[in-house]
Amino acid sequence: MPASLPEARPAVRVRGAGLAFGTRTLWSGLDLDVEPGEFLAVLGPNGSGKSSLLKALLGVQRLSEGTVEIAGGRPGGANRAVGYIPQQRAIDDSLTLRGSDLVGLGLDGHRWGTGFAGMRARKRRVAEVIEAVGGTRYAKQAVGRLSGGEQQRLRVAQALVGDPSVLLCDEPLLSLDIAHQRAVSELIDARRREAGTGVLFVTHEINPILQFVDRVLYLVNGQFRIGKPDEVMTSDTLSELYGTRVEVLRVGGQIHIAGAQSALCEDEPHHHEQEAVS
Ligand SMILES: Nc1ncnc2c1ncn2[C@@H]1O[C@H](COP(=O)(O)OP(=O)(O)OP(=O)(O)O)[C@@H](O)[C@H]1O
Repeated sequence: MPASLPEARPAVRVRGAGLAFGTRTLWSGLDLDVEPGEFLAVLGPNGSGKSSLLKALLGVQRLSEGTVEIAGGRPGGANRAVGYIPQQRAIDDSLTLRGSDLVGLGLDGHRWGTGFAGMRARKRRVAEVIEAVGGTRYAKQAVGRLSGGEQQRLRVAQALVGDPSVLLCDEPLLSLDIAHQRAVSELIDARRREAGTGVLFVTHEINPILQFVDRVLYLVNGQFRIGKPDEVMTSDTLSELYGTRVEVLRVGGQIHIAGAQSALCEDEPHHHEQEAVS
């Protein structure tokens, strides 16, 4: 974490939070502070409620119990202090929107003012952040024609352009090759180091970001553990969470988990027919 933090308030504060759909509880009793500049990995099997946690922080998913605070306020609304990288969906290749326009969509209109000066300032900011993600070469091209990795860099730029104090990332490395995985995670790491942005990073795979992670929130079957990777990613802790013997192996600086998949009846389909109860 950076030595001098821009503010003392946590980037994210979660108190007694729970989320249930019908009789199924995804998680409950969740207390969590993410500090400015902290990098928190949110891990867990399919359907454990990782994306739903981000949605609760965005204010698009109502909690069943408890409260969340993000960037010093309530979630939702036009809170531009929050950057969001949604789960990657392929952009239709007929989309003719230019990369720079996609990034510009992340800007808060009134903060930059109207008129020519405002427009110039917006353009400068967009160009600056595109440069920071290494996207200048293709920013004028139609987004639909860009590669998955190029599109993902622009999505990161879109999330950063509003200068967020919290960054919510939902599987941002999905379907990227190793070089792009590294590039995108380094961009996110640089942001939190340079600007003190708190990062919540949902992922299935900790290894590509292991070197950046301060703490882990691991969700399984309504249970969770929070702690440093060395505390949470152990055979004993994960066996307890999964309710069966799971072996965590450390090989060449990477973490491999054996047995976790077979411990879960993961053939259940994901249902969306019920709304949150509150
Ligand atoms: N609005 C809703 N109504 C009912 N069930 C829902 C709703 N939203 C999510 N769910 C269910 O809650 C569970 C958790 O979903 P969520 O997307 O948060 O999981 P996840 O951990 O991000 O999973 P994955 O790793 O597969 O992306 C899933 O079983 C999903 O079907």
